Amino acid sequence: MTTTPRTPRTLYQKLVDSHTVARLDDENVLLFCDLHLMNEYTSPQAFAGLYEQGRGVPLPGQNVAVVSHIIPTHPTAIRVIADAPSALQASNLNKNCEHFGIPLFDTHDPLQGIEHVVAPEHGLIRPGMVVICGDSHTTTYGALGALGFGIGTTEVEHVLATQTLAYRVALAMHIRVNGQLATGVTAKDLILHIIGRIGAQGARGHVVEFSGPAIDALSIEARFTLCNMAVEAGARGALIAPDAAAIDYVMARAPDLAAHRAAALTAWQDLRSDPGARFDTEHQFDASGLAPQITWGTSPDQVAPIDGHLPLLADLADGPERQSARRALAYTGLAEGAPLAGTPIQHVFIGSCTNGRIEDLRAAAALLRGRRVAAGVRVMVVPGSGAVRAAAEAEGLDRVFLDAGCEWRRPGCSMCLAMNDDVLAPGVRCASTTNRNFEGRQGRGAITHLMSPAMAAAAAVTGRLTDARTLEILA
Ligand SMILES: CC(C)[C@H](C(=O)O)[C@@H](O)C(=O)O
Ligand code: SF4
Repeated sequence: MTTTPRTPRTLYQKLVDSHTVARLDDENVLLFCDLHLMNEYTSPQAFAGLYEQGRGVPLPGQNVAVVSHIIPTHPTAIRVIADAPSALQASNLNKNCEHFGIPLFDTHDPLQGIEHVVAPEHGLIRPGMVVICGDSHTTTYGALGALGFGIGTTEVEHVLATQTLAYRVALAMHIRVNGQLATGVTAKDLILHIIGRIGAQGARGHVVEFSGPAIDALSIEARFTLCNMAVEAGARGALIAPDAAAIDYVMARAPDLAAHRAAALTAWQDLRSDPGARFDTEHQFDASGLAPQITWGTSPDQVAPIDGHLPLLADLADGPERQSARRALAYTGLAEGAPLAGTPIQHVFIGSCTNGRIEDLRAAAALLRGRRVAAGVRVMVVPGSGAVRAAAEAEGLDRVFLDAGCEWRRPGCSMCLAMNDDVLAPGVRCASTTNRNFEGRQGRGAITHLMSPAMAAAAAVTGRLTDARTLEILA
């Protein structure tokens, strides 16, 4: 008997195929969603739609909600949401989840945090899943070989009612990263560099698969950082084929899988692009020699190495690129051609779904241990979740931060987008481990420089943008 060889498929194609309930037309499929995550911010209208039409939620256990964005992060144990509209959003989420039987990490839950930090740490994200959420950073889950992406509010309603989504299939991009990152250079630096090179729209319309020796060497938490920020290059998803490290990460957090270990391992083995699979777009990068990266402008692709300079306007293509650089320089108050290192900062924010995990806090603490925050600088450390906060305290990292003069706060999105009361004043310059440096994102008129946790900690102790590799780790 002869069998016809199958056309080689990308990992992305396999994930789409295995979740396609029906083909709608040439470009769109009806996609089954294994897990739908929700927050207080993008779910209210969707629930309102369900009530209006008298619809139910058929698979409530395949939905999970987390209060993420509006929650205060004051160090006090009792978390009262003073802002009335925000308090209403949180209480509505509670009511809606109770009504439809959807599990919720509520305001007072010790495990509450940022949705993208909470979901994987409880084993909810597994290789081969489709995970969606009314939030753009859902691309994070590609780190475990799950297809994650953000959806709009009307789609949230559709998913609640049917656990499916009308989905336009994306193009496939392959980004191979050769070489190895040097000591002190992280996944954050790599993804900032990639975004700087391909542009904030460089992966538009594509789901990106990362591979290569530099990717294989990344920890799972570093892979979360990488996939999380792929959306800042416009990607509709990011994927890394799950390896032994990814499988160990999931197995350690999903005790229910132990009984199905053999079956899971067999199924997950196929979660890789077949040899010869065709990608629509290919890029190659070399990780060796990369320096820590910092953004200088108001878009994540306006980035330079810490030992580099801001661009000269005359060197940029005449047109939108030069115009947006000119506007960014006016907003950030920096001069074209100036060195990045040495720029004074007044605030440091360590947290977010990009860099608010335990490894991030360890990296920041390593530099802050035995040092003091520079005079006049305010440093907020906001763990990504209650579990991260507890783990950090168990290791004594809270003492390191407090002894250095940082604030050790409760979990939430916080100053990543300043939707709670963690807001910067106009003109304040912030070294931030977050993912978006848009105008006004951390407060009207405030200036954001994106960087890794180690780089943010170095800025905290020197009061300036500083190459973290020049500071010794004190015992
Ligand atoms: C509030 C939410 C819709 C938004 C997102 O989709 O990303 C937020 O999380 C952000 O990071 O800007
Ligand atoms: S931490 Fe920032 S990027 Fe992540 S979900 Fe919250 S606001 Fe969005």
